Amino acid sequence: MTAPPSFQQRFLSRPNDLGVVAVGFSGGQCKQGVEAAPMALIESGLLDQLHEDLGYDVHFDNAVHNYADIIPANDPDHRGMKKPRAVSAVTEKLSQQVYDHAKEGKMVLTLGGDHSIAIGTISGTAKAIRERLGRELAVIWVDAHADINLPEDSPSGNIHGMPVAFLTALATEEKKDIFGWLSKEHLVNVNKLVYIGLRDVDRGEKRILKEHGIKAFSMHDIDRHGIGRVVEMALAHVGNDTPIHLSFDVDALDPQWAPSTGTPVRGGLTLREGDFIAECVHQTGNLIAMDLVEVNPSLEAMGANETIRTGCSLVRSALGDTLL
Ligand SMILES: NC(=[NH2+])NCCC[C@H](N)C(=O)O
Ligand SMILES: [Mn+2]
Ligand SMILES: [Mn+2]
Repeated sequence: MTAPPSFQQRFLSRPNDLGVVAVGFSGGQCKQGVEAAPMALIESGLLDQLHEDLGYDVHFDNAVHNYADIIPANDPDHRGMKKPRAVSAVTEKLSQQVYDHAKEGKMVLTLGGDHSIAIGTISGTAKAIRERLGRELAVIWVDAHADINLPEDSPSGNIHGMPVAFLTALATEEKKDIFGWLSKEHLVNVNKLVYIGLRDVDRGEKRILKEHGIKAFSMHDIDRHGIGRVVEMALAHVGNDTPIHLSFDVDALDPQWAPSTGTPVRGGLTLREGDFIAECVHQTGNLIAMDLVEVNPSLEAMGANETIRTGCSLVRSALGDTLL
């Protein structure tokens, strides 16, 4: 009997090489502080642990990017979106950075930043995977929120509530400097998207999820079936032979475990449930990229260390750490 194809043989030519991009960007929402997360995570030892405990060769440019040089001074609202040109410019640049790592067959870890940056990360991996393997990317989006608002339906105008809409082309925009740079190779199929942890979904988002039959597991589903069964169903939806981008919003966890985040929602995942999701995604052998976003150390200062620890734990779990 032949062994199943390894991780390596499947999607990554350099599975031990980890490209890390640190994105100090907060323009997808209105609260300062989320730009400090990458440094806080790194200072707490995350990259050393990935190297020393998990054996990755970490490729990091030793910079937290703030993209100050490409953020336009004049950036009026457009279709209700706040700071559209800033988010567009940053994510366009980030898309290229992530693509550059992924096209070489490395795993990519992006430390945010707010969740708008997923427009950059996911478009970058989607493009690299299409070019290298001729395949579609699957996205597992772990979050209290669906982040799939159309600009016109958004209650806040904050683009961190819209990234999935742009990545699936449910929202489109002609203007090159407002996400018009997104092209076909950057996009994700709604059938290859699955949510876990939802509990604060806007009215327009509920309509979109229903209309497009998007697979979503809410906290209700987790209460009903347990996290084990939910992850099993989520992975079954994605399929066993598809590269996975895991986009993890720390607010998926209950504020008890991750209080320092911009839009906390009670009734969330426990730390173990969050780690369990990440561990199971790792075990598929199909993970090719992960985002960790929305850690904001300046909010709930008392809980900042706890939130950073939680973030580190989620990343380690997704990258192969085990309890035994
Ligand atoms: N990535 C996040 N934390 N998103 C929160 C989004 C909240 C709300 N649905 C909005 O669109 O404004
Ligand atoms: Mn969220
Ligand atoms: Mn989010």
